[in-house]
Amino acid sequence: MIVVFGAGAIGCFVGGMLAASGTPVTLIGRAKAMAPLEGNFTVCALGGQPMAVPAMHVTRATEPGALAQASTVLVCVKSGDTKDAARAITACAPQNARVISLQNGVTNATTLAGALGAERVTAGMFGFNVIQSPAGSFSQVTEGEVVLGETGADLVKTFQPTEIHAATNPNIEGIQWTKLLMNLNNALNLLSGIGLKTQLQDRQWRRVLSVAMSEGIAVARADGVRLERVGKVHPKLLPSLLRLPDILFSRVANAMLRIDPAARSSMVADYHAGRPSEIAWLNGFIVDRAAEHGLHAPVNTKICQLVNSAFAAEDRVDLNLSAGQLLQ
Ligand SMILES: NC(=O)C1=CN([C@@H]2O[C@H](COP(=O)(O)OP(=O)(O)OC[C@H]3O[C@@H](n4cnc5c(N)ncnc54)[C@H](OP(=O)(O)O)[C@@H]3O)[C@@H](O)[C@H]2O)C=CC1
Ligand SMILES: CC(C)(CO)C(=O)C(=O)O
Repeated sequence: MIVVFGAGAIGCFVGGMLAASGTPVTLIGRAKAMAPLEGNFTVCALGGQPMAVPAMHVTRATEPGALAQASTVLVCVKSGDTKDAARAITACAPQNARVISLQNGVTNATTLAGALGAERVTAGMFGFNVIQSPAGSFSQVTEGEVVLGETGADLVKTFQPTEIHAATNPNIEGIQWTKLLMNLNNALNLLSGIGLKTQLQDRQWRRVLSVAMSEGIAVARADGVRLERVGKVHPKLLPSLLRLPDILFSRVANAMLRIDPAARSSMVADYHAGRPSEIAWLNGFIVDRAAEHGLHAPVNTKICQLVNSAFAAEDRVDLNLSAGQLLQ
């Protein structure tokens, strides 16, 4: 049995896609997350039609005890909840259950491995944005695939009948770091207050992202990470690509701009749902690693300050910063 730990945007999309293709899944989540899943919830691939998820293939649970039936656990909680997930898996899952992290950031699989044993844990990269409607529909709104470390080959096979394109890569560390570079934009998307597509079409916002990514690439180099391509462009070329004038960018990067206008980063969803942010695992991670290497990461530092004060404010009102404020 595949058990999804964390029935949120990613967990329900992945679990729903598997169930829609006939693979039974258990979704473990908070009681409030279960209500929209009570009837037939739907999943929808990019540009596709919504598919109803057959109730007979989905077991819903709010207690970690449901991990007892797991042969594979897909960890789909935010980074701040990874240690709790590891404790629940240790307490409730069979010792031979395999554990796959589909989370952003580059440290979650290591945290899980520290608690559960490296041989049980596979690192993964979930490459596209999913938005969740209050009524229980989970839609893919950007392009991308799922990439797993080599020990995830069985799960790749399980994904084959679904609309999720999945593959393994021996350099999963390099893949996760490249995704981390892309996720430096999660905060910028929140600060801009605009959609991901509009933001990527704006050269000023791309300039900020370009600088944030260059700081991240310097850290990756200092950490000895071999960055791996995710999508069409090698990560080392991304900062220059992002700085291109709008017309050139829209021609060269048209695949990157295949984005539903509704797409917003997961940090935007966290902000509006009153959840904590993952900033410490994204831009904050780059700032910390840069300091350890004696490097500077001023743009990521500023992004962290702005995001932390936004999340600390009593009212989570729409933010509407200009890109210029970030580059001052
Ligand atoms: N959303 C997206 O488009 C993408 C997200 N990602 C990454 O995937 C990961 C998951 O993101 P996402 O799906 O957006 O997150 P969500 O916040 O939508 O879902 C996580 C769910 O897990 C629940 N949860 C946390 N701890 C427990 C627990 N101990 N028991 C039961 N339920 C628990 C949370 O509840 P509560 O909030 O109440 O704690 C929440 O409902 C993150 O690392 C994210 O960065 C990667 C690519 C795209
Ligand atoms: C938007 C996307 C797919 C890439 O930055 C993402 O990972 C997120 O929303 O967390």
